[in-house]
Amino acid sequence: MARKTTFQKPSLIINDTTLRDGEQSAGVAFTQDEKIAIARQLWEIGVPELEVGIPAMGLDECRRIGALRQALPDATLMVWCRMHATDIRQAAALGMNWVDVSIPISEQMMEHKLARSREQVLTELAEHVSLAKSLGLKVCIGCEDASRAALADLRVVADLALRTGAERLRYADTVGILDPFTTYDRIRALRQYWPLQLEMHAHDDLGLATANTLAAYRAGATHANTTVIGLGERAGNAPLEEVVMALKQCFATDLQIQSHRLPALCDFVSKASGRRIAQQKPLVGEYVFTHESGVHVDGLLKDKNNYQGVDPASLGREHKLVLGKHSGRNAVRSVFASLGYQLANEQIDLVLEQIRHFAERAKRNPTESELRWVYQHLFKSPQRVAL
Ligand SMILES: CC(=O)SCCNC(=O)CCNC(=O)[C@H](O)C(C)(C)COP(=O)(O)OP(=O)(O)OC[C@H]1O[C@@H](n2cnc3c(N)ncnc32)[C@H](O)[C@@H]1OP(=O)(O)O
Ligand SMILES: O=C(O)CCC(=O)C(=O)O
Repeated sequence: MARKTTFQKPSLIINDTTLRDGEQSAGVAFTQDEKIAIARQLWEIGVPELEVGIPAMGLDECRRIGALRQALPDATLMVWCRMHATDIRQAAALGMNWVDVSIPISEQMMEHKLARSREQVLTELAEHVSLAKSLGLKVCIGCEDASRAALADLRVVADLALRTGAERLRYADTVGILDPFTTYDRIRALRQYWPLQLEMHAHDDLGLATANTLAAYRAGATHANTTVIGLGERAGNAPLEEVVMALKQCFATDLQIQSHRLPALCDFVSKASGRRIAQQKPLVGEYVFTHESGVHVDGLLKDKNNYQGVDPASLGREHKLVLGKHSGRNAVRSVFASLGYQLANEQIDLVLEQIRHFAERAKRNPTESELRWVYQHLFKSPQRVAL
């Protein structure tokens, strides 16, 4: 059952960056076909914007981005660019709708990465935004390392953005240090002097990327970056599937994304990236709708709302009830009944004992055929054999 708050706000627009920041995960490299297939699925399930790559990576990557553009002529596509004229011209030549012109904005990165004065860098930024505008591109200024930057410095960039015609600011928690409370305060503060589109780019180093994305939305962000299964630099970005489902569940904000298709998309991206989905990964992990504990299974059997927060059906999934060390009698009765065996109470106790021993030894739940075997050997065989 969705827990609705009184919070009312226009919907958030997802800019999914699986094909840019997601692919920056160490060792991940999508082929052209994979890039197109991922983009197509994202587009088809209703993700409105995609950040699809980095033209500066060279001719091969530009060809992939160009092919993607041709495959999805109506999709809203963005690429990431440095403050380099060649990158921006390339973005326009590739038919992109948006360009993210990135400026490392913290003192740390100005001094120790770009090694140029702030004045110099801001002049360059203004030139490159103007260039992008003259080429017909929409511009998002990517404020890299915004979470370690002074608010006053972000304000200067916001003023520059208004002067030069940039439509959006991206607030990047590049090193993943924010918590939801600070995120809320920072985005709210930025909102006081930036009236246009504001995009949150969260990293998951502390496991807070989804929470920070929600906090940013609540504080006034209009856009958010996500990646499928949370791919991205280091611990990755805010997972698309989590942001979509959490917005629905926590704020009753429906992004009109076909959530029942998310598990298949996650599976596809997992295979293409070579990154396995953890069994307990929220929403798409193999075991997140599987129940073993007696009290929980009993509750679910009586009414699934007893133990259902997220409805698995919204993801095209269903609850699975299994038997194991923590099972109770009602679970044993029900699971065996579903196999066609009606057990008496004393039989249930015998079965439970066997299952507990099995789980301890095997470190897993018994399969259906193993349960049938238990039944046969406990109640149909002349000699009892332990599972
Ligand atoms: C936070 C982020 O995720 S930003 C996106 C980062 N993504 C990637 O790095 C993946 C793809 N990267 C690449 O293929 C390459 O790094 C390229 C093509 C971008 C650049 O390659 P190279 O020219 O060989 O430079 P290299 O990667 O060694 O160093 C980065 C250079 O870009 C500069 N740079 C970094 N950010 C910016 C920026 N926003 N605008 C302009 N220059 C920048 C650095 O200062 C450094 O310049 P320097 O060589 O004068 O010191
Ligand atoms: O420059 C930007 O757009 C932000 C880039 C990014 O991926 C980050 O800072 O984590």
